[in-house]
Amino acid sequence: MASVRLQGMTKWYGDQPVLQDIELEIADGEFVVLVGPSGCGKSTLLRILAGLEDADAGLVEIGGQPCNGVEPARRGIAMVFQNYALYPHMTVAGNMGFALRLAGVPRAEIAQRVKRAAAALQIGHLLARRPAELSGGQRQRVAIGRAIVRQPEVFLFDEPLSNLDTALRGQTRVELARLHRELGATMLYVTHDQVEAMTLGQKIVVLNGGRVEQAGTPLELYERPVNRFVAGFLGAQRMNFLPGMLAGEEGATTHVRLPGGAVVQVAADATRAAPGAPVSLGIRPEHLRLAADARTVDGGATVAATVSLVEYLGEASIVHVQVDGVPEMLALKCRAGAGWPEPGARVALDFDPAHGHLFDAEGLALPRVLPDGGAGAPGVQ
Ligand SMILES: Nc1ncnc2c1ncn2[C@@H]1O[C@H](COP(=O)(O)OP(=O)(O)OP(=O)(O)O)[C@@H](O)[C@H]1O
Repeated sequence: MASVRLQGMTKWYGDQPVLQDIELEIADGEFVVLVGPSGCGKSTLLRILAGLEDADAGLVEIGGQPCNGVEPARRGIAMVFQNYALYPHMTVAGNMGFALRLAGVPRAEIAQRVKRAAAALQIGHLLARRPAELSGGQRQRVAIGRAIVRQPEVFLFDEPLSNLDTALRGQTRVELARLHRELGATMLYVTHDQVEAMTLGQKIVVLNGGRVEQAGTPLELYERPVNRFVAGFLGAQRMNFLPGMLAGEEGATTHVRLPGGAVVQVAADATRAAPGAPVSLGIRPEHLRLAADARTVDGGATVAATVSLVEYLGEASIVHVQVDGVPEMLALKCRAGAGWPEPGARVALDFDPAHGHLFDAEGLALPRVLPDGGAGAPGVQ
């Protein structure tokens, strides 16, 4: 297996910059997930690594060797796409071994490699079938098997599970994680699925407009997003943002005045911002609570809101509320059994100061002050 390094990688389509000065290091055997909004350049990055496109500037290294200009077949890379085109007239074994046959690998070795990959993917009993006789999930595993038998240095996955239904997706995701452990392979994986990103990635890279916004472990990105974009992008439910104004400090706690006049406390270090400066307060739906004492709603120091909509999800409900003086709706997640209010009800909102995120007017995060250092780092961010 091999490490991957991109240095200053830049790509233009006509006069449109698609990737700008990308710096990325993937360690040997690491599983890196690439996320970002549609059109931010994820597939282009994979295609450049695979040698299907050329970068306009920058260095691409695989296994410590520069590979700009090296043809795709000589890069030791296998790519698995969302639309896995299997040859319909060939069996599963034929499909999996096809590239090896073309490369002149002896028959006995092909059979052995196909058998081993099929066992790892639990499709050993399907080797004699044709693609039309397989389910979508099985076909996708054949496509992954076709990549495995080539024994690549690096696997590139471009939304490989997005055509599968939820159950199959979950199952195949678990299999991919297991496969990664077994093969110890270097993997770069593009997805739009938050659960895949958080569970598969040892490192997540967030791309936006062709630039890397942040790269780090799932926990680092969740606990310490460097800016509003990353904070709002990652997480099963989008982070809520409330406009506010810095209203003083007390030790490691910053006071923020919200529209409607309520002052809330956030465990953040706002020393680099001036008092009175505009900020946005970010709170994830899973950290926003209905205050226990709803009697203080009007006239109290709590954040008053009106319930607009309740979405029942089974194990929890998402309650959408409108905070007085804030046009955007906020979402909060209520566990089943906790009880949730009806649309139209007046409620008070509450959150633990340690779960608040503050962003300055430019959208940059103010350092969080977490008692245990959060994300494994001591003290302030
Ligand atoms: N061959 C091409 N010629 C011109 N522009 C292109 C070409 N391929 C991609 N683009 C543009 O480059 C940008 C990045 O595309 P890319 O496919 O890498 O995005 P992506 O992040 O993978 O998007 P998605 O999540 O929708 O798959 C887009 O604006 C796209 O329109």
